[in-house]
Amino acid sequence: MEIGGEPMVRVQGLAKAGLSHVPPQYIQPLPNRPQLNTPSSTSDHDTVLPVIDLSEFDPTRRESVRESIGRACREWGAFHVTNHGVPASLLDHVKTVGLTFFNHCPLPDKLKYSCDPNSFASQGYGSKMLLPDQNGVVLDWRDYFDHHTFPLSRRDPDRWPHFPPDYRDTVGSYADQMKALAQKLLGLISESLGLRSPCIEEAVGELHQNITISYYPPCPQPDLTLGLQPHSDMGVITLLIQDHVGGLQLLKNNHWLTVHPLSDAILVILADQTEILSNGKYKSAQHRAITNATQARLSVATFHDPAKAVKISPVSELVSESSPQYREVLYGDYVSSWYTKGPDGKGNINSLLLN
Ligand SMILES: O=C(O)CCC(=O)C(=O)O
Ligand SMILES: [Fe+2]
Repeated sequence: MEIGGEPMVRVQGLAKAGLSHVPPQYIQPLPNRPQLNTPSSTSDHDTVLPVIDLSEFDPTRRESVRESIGRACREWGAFHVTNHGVPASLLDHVKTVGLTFFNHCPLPDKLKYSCDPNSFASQGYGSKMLLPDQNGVVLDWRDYFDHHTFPLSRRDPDRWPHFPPDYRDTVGSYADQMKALAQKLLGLISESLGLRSPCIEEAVGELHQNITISYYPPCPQPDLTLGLQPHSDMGVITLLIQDHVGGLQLLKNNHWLTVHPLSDAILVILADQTEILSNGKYKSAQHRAITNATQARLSVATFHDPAKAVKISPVSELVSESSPQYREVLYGDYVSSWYTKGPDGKGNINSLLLN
């Protein structure tokens, strides 16, 4: 099948074909290849990603939670949260419906939901993040389904999988819960910067939420490939859950550390617009996904972004302490530029630095 002159390739199909070598477009240049057999430094005490117990936002604990969040944001740009108030059964359920779709929906049915390969960040089933005319980019060993979920005017569950039958309701409920959690976290993150609780959300305006379910099939040459290349997320805040397989890595002090799945926890990842708003006090976390030879892996990333027409610049209270470190950017321009250049580590956000 072809769309826009491009053969429709899904990585799951390549994996099922039982190749012993990955096609050349999936081979990373040497410096980007994961070093899979070096000992992980996660046993080192200083390098364990913080886990913050939100205890359903008990008001008597707010100050200590705020301090822990501030430290995690300064040192990592990412942290796990537990007791976040989202039922564990819903976290399990969204992973189950995602996995059922990828594993059991026949390919021709899946392809009916294909995202438009000629526009970026379009909703639906896809594999290639960048546009077809961007030749020479190395491809990710990943398939995904992207859902537009907020504002509600963007939500059209008819365009989401009809199989399994509870897919659409589950993703809808999950979207609602993730938005509420993101808003609470943005309040705490604002406070941790010494700002009023609504400050970041006021600067961002109405949250635009997208949910990407990523499916990484087993890969015959995991040492040569990446499931997802190094990047920081372009929006404000990402909430991520993953299954038990593992493969997400975070760059910390120039080392890639595996973020081991933590049952029932949600991973919070600061994204680029939060770095700008905080005037660089907090940095967006650079991350990537590696693959493995034996097991498929699933993750669910919920992105919260500004509208395309919103201008983002460091919040004024933080600029009075130190001069602005980033130039103002129209979020829509940031997104187009990101998709033109591709996931370039922290290159996209660093290009806005003033000094
Ligand atoms: O699969 C993962 O764990 C990472 C997904 C991710 O970083 C993304 O979709 O932006
Ligand atoms: Fe990401």
